[in-house]
Amino acid sequence: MEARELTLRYGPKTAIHKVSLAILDRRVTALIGPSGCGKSTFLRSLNRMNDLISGTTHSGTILLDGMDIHDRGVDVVDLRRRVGMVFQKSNPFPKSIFENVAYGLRVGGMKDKAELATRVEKSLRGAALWDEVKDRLDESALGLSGGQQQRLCIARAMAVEPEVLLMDEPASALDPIATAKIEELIHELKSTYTIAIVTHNMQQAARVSDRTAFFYMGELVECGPTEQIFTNPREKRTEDYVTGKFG
Ligand SMILES: Nc1ncnc2c1ncn2[C@@H]1O[C@H](COP(=O)(O)OP(=O)(O)OP(=O)(O)O)[C@@H](O)[C@H]1O
Repeated sequence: MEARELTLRYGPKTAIHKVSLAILDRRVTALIGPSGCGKSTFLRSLNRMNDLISGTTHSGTILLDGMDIHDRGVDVVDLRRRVGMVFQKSNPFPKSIFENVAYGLRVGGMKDKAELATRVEKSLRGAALWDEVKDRLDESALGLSGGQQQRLCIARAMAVEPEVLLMDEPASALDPIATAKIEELIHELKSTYTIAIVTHNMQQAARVSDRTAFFYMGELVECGPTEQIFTNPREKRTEDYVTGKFG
């Protein structure tokens, strides 16, 4: 995916300004920067979640496999299937574990029970949750721990086989053990998916990502290989941020 000169406004307020950033295929790109700098806005633009907020306008282009995602012919439901999202707070549906993962498949028209079961198992395995839930698939998802619920949401996002996964601070509400599991999972998922992750936690960005993009006051200051951004950034503002001089 690639954003070119993307500007997004909420009413009169510019949240991001002329951001050009490529989210490379089968890599993890971390979006970092102080609160309010536009990380989530940028992330949500990639599958047009900002369309749901009234008064939002944009200029610039976002390409997915060369297609402009704002083209008239683009079906937003299909776009969101191709570009899935996991939020900060896990948001399982008040349904069984199985039905949470099967949901998108059913909406997409899949009816065959065996096929559904296979895809649910594959997604739960992919999200490193299968062993913990395989004997309780019919129980409510709301009975899972916070970390399990977040992995369930990742399984639900994966079930429809997206190409890109957007994660908005997916571990910020979790304890260190559950966070480590999510980070391990991200590491495994990147062989199959293109991932963009917003995180406030710089150690986490350094651990999980291949590339890091530093945002500041709505602008992309710089983006590069994670190691370079953390050890040898080009811009003074990046250095000040990653060394903790401001937050
Ligand atoms: N729905 C909205 N309506 C109006 N302004 C908004 C809305 N969402 C975000 N903003 C504003 O846009 C700017 C960018 O916000 P955004 O949430 O993208 O930043 P962020 O870097 O993700 O922040 P945080 O790290 O605190 O989540 C901020 O000034 C914010 O107040």
